[in-house]
Order: sequence, then structure tokens, then C-alpha cells
Amino acid sequence: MSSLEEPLGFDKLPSMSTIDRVQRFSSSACRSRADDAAMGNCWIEGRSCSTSNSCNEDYEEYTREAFPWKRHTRDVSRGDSFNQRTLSLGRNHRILKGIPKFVKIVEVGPRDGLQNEKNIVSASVKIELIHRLVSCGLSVVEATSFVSPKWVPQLADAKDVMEVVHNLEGARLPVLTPNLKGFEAAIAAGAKDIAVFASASESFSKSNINCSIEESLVRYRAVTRAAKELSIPVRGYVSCAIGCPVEGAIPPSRVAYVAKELYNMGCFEISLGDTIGVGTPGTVVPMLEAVMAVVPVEKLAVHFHDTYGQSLSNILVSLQMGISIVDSSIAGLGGCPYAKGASGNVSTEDVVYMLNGLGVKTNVDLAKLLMAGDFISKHLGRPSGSKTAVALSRVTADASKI
Ligand SMILES: CC(C)(COP(=O)([O-])OP(=O)([O-])OC[C@H]1O[C@@H](n2cnc3c(N)ncnc32)[C@H](O)[C@@H]1OP(=O)([O-])[O-])[C@@H](O)C(=O)NCCC(=O)NCCSC(=O)C[C@@](C)(O)CC(=O)[O-]
Repeated sequence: MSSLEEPLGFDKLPSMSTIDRVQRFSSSACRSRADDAAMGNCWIEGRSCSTSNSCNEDYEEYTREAFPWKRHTRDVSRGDSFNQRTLSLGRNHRILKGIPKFVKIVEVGPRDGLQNEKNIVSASVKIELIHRLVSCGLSVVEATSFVSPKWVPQLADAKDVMEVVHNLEGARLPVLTPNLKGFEAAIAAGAKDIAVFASASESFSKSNINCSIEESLVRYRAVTRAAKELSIPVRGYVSCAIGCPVEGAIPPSRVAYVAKELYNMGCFEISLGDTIGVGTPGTVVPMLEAVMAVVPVEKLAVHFHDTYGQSLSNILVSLQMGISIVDSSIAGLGGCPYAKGASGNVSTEDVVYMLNGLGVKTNVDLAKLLMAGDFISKHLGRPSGSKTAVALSRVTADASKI
């Protein structure tokens, strides 16, 4: 790892001059400041000073805002308070003008996050995690699935979990149901919100729910009819909205067809899932354009797995297209057992950190989120999949040494 890449240790920070710190992170780090000045363009991370002679003030102001490490050492528990100050300045930037002022985060950790875990996580740990996530301010926490225990053994305790959490105040707790049998079991366990899940890939539909796309839509029409009679809201998922492990790239028109069918049968919200995380902004935009032509944008959510590290970019471009609902998973847990190569979802901590930095409201408390992610990561015995959580835990550790 080159010296430029290694994170700044706190021992080095106080001695480093402001310029050194910023230069260390700026893309022009290998050019001398003289060269920059000679180009009449003092460059700060994509910003140019008002005039070359105002560079130092700009550096000072930018650094004060962007790297107030002192504030970090004082109170890391406030998570990213400096982040909001820095980027709220950018709220009116032409690039960010169109993004929503509020984003609803749908936390899928207890379901999508855990479903692929090989070692069975006890119902009590799942229940504790759900309580912690609700206490973070998340308004929707997907709790479990009422599916065949032979297909998803990890969620065989769905009834036990739902019977304990179904009356939890402060958040909706949707559960996945692949058919009427699952729907009836979910209602019996106290579920008040459900989700059905189709796919834009025939192969994935067969491997995941053992039927064709059309057969799944027939099943889901029966489920949405039954739900409507009980005034139970139904969310619809479209899996493999970008690519399929078997079929490769999925035509946006196919995604739009399935999304439209789910919307027309009564799903109040359609979540577009990049199940294997192959999407980039270059493929997300055409897919969203196709779906937005048939389903109102305010009814759409995006659901990105982070296999190729593209999720935050994909979320940002989705926000710029008007999407205001984002699925994510605490600590970046997750992956579908029937989508080979699917890694975890984008982590809720990273999404909240980015949205805070954009000045977008979520009503989610990042500090509490970090504690919930720490709880489940410790239980699973592995580091968090959230870069924000890892970075902030390192800052806390360093701060405790000062
Ligand atoms: C849908 C089935 C059941 C069809 O499976 P099947 O074998 O075709 O179903 P069946 O009707 O032939 O029944 C087989 C057995 O399952 C039982 N059964 C039947 N239905 C249920 C039920 N609801 N709950 C519990 N048990 C059920 C049924 O009673 C019978 O029991 P047996 O007689 O053998 O003892 C199966 O394929 C299944 O459970 N699949 C679920 C797979 C799954 O949960 N995948 C992950 C969720 S999707 C995902 O992660 C993607 C998403 C949403 O996150 C978005 C994204 O990332 O893209």
C-alpha cells in the first residue's frame, strides 16, 4: 500500500501541516504546488480556487471544513457531524440539485442480510438486532421470510421471530412470502406488511422460487388479492434487475414488464434488485429509465448488492434520477442463497454516511447504527462489511490512545 493510500495515523496528524494533509489526499499529490500554481489553477479535490492567489485561504477553509480531525477526536460518537457541515454547502450544487431532500431507507439486514448465513443465528439474536435497528430511527426493517425451511434454513424461525417483534412500535416490519401458504403463515404470526419477490430472469426465478416468471406473477396476484382483503400492504421485488448469474445482462424492458405487473396487481412499492451486484451507473440509468416509464418514480426503490463495489455510485445516480427509497443492510450483510456470487447488500452505515454528507435527511442515527452493526458483526465473528463502520471504529480506537 503506497504511503498515499495508508490511512493517516493520529500520531502523524497534529504534526502534518494543513497543506500536506490535503495534498496527501488530492489527486495532484504527485505534482508540486509550484506546478499547480504555475497552471494558474490551484486545485483542491475537484474544486479550483477563486483565483490562484486565494489558494491558501481556500486550502485553509476547505481543510477546516473537510478534515476537522480535532472534532473527530473529541466526539466520534456524533459519527459524521463534520460531514453534514462540509457537504451541506454543496446542497445547491448544480450536480446535486435534483436529489431528494429525504430518503427512506429500507433496512433488509435481518432478512436479506442473514438469509445466506451458513451458521444458524438464533431467534433471540435476530430479535435483538431488529430491536436495535428500530431504535436507530429506521422506519422499515425487513424482519424475515415465510418460505420453505428446506430452501432457506436460516429463516426457519420466522414464526418465532415475528411472534415476538410484530407489535414493536416505531417501524414497519415486512416479511417475504413467496405464495399463499407463506402469506397465511405470516399473518398468523402477526405480520402486518409483506413482500413478494419476482425476477426479471427466468433462470433465477426457477432457481429461487421454483417457477417461471409468469407462474410467479399468477401466485402473487393471489397473494395481493388476499392481502388487499386484510388491508395488508404488499411490496414487490424485481430480482436480477441488471444481470443474472446464468443469463448475463437482463434487458431493461423485461425489468419494466415485471415491475409494471407487480405494480398493477397492487404492490405499493417496487424494489429493483441488482441481486448479484454487477450494475454500474451505466447500466442502472437505462434500467431505471425503462421502469420509470411504466411505474411512478416515487413508488420505486433501489436494492444494490455490493459485489463489485458499485452500490454507492449506483445509489447516487438513482437519487439524481429521482429515486427516494434505498434498501440496505446493516454491516453490509447479505446475499441470496440462489444467486451464485451475490455478496452482501450495500451497508446501511455507508449509505447513511453518504446521505448525511449530501445533506439528505434519513432520520437514522448513525452512531446507533454503528452499535447495531457492531453487535451483529461481533455475533457473526467477523469484521463489519461497512467501510464507514471500520473507519470510525479506527478513529475511535486512535482517539482513545490520545
Ligand atoms: C417458493 C418455494 C416454497 C417453492 O418451492 P416448491 O418446492 O416449488 O414448493 P411446493 O409448493 O412444491 O412445496 C414444497 C414444500 O415446501 C413447503 N412450502 C411451500 N411454500 C412454503 C412456504 N411459503 N413456507 C414454508 N413452507 C412452504 C410445502 O408445504 C412443501 O412441504 P413438504 O410437503 O415438502 O413438507 C421455495 O422455492 C422457496 O421457499 N423459495 C424461497 C427462496 C428464497 O427465499 N430466496 C431468497 C429471497 S429472494 C432474494 O433474496 C432477492 C431479494 C428479494 O433480496 C432482492 C434481490 O436481491 O434481488
